[in-house]
Amino acid sequence: MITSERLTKRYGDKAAVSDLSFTVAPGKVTGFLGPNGAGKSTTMRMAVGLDTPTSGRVLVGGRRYGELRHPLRSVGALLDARACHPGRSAHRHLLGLARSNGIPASRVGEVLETVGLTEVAGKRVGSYSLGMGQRLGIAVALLGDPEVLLFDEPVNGLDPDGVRWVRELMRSLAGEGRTVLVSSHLMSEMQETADHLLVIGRGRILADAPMDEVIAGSSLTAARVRTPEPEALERELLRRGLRVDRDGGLEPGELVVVGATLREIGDLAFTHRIPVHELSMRRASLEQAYMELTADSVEFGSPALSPLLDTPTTTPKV
Ligand SMILES: Nc1ncnc2c1ncn2[C@@H]1O[C@H](COP(=O)(O)OP(=O)(O)OP(=O)(O)O)[C@@H](O)[C@H]1O
Repeated sequence: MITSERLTKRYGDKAAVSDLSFTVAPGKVTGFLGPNGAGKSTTMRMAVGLDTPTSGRVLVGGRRYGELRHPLRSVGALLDARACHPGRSAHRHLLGLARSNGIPASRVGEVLETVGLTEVAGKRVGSYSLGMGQRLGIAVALLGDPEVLLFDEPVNGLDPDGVRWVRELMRSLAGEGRTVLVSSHLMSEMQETADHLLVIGRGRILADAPMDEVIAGSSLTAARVRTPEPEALERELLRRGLRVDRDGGLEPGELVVVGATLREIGDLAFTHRIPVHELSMRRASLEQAYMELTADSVEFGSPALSPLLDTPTTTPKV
């Protein structure tokens, strides 16, 4: 379990993290999302003692990182995959960490096997590709067989096979009852991986809820109903305080209802003897829900593309 209590970090007059309180529960993958500069890495760095909070605290398994006798055996973290001497081999790097943390040397071979680096374990880390470096960073996190794992953008630089491997690894670590906190900007990947989401923007919490709840909260998640009596159904839905949409490309007799489950709509129609010919849910994607949530918190927004980019000025050569 990770517990953050009113965690705050200021750099000069800039608040990187402001009064963050949350709990990351074991047995689940918790996705840590937020725009660039939102404070995700700073929060993770404070959890593993690489940064000191200005105020508040963050506990791992009920303790501050500095109080842990063998930190790697309690919490493993992939924060910066390049934080490793380039002239050293992966095997030597892991062995050094194992020795200084009271971890048996036999564990080095195990984690190298888990991350698929056994064959290149004797090579200089400086010669590793981006993806191999990520795998080594994950091996370091797993080395102490810890209960709590933090991964800052673990799929960075991985090929599709590697991305799928990371997804399965996160899910199996959570399945073993561990606490897994993982940050990523890849929303479609996160939608496949995480059970719970912690979304922050400008150092503050925007959402702390199960994945399904975050998606259900999007205005783009809505039920579609087809009925021969749309007026009657609309009247009853509005009476319940639900949002009903009847325009915008809908066919006659079609309604879109926001904020209600299919069961509520079906039961309501049944109670009022309104026939329903079709009832289905249109779920927003995590990306759509995320964009709505963070719309006011994006610090480094992307400008609209210049018209030059979509109007070719030269004829492409064939
Ligand atoms: N050492 C530092 N000195 C000064 N400012 C810092 C430092 N580290 C982080 N910041 C600032 O704190 C804010 C939060 O940064 P952080 O790296 O935690 O965000 P993030 O959510 O991890 O972003 P990204 O998705 O881009 O990795 C940013 O405005 C950043 O510039």
